[in-house]
Amino acid sequence: MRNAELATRTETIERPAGSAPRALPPALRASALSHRYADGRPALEGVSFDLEPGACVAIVGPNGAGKTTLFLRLCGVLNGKPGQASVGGLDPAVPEHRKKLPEVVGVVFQNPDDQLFSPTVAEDVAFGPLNMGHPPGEVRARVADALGAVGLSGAGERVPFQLSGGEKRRAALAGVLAMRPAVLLLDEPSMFLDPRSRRELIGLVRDLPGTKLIATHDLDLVLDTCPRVLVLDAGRIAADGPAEKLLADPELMERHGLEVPHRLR
Ligand SMILES: Nc1ncnc2c1ncn2[C@@H]1O[C@H](COP(=O)(O)OP(=O)(O)OP(=O)(O)O)[C@@H](O)[C@H]1O
Repeated sequence: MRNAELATRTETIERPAGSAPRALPPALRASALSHRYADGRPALEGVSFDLEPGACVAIVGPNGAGKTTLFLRLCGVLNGKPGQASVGGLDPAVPEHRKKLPEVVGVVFQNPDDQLFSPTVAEDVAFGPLNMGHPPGEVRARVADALGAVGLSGAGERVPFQLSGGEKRRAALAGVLAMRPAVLLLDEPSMFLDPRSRRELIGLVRDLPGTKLIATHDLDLVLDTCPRVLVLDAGRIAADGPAEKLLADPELMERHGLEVPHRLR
């Protein structure tokens, strides 16, 4: 990864000498986001939170809490009202903004089969940067960087659907990293990973610049990567605070179908 380039996307606002520091605008804002599916089922109910530029925040909760729905709203796949979102200064509900969103927000969904569709891994990873209009040399550099970052340097010529579950997840992540988005949304990034790959993922997430929102049931991953955690249950934010504090609260965990991780017991 070219960290310096990514970092510039979230850099601080320049201010005139002598003026007071200005608060940075959030990299991501959800304001009273609600969502109902066509069958009337409420999946999000008034979800509001801000992520500061560079923050790494986890979103945890039981199955069906609304984590994936939230991601789909934030990246503009699901449209609708009420509520508003802003990601890297773009509103996913506005068609012109939605077109630019893939350059700003990278989403790695739970199922990598939803994201891998090219004949080879390298072509798949190249798809985003090519679509962004980068010249071939830049695309090749980005593909090599992204495959290296996820530990798949030698797999560029492999056929994506022949990869193992864990390799597919890493290939899908590489495709997103190659676009060097300022905001990353990772849905269950450690699912299917063996212990070594999981440790490598933790290192990668820690090293990645930009703003990260990670939906996961892996509370140890949260402790290793995210200082702040949002607890989502039945489409509502039930708690928002320091991971070490919230995940150590047995009543809170029990109430939302979670368990205090062993290392906090
Ligand atoms: N396409 C859909 N149509 C109708 N209801 C849906 C649809 N997708 C999700 N839901 C419902 O919306 C609610 C939130 O689902 P969502 O997938 O966002 O939860 P989640 O927190 O990601 O769950 P998990 O941890 O199991 O992946 C659930 O009740 C789910 O059944």
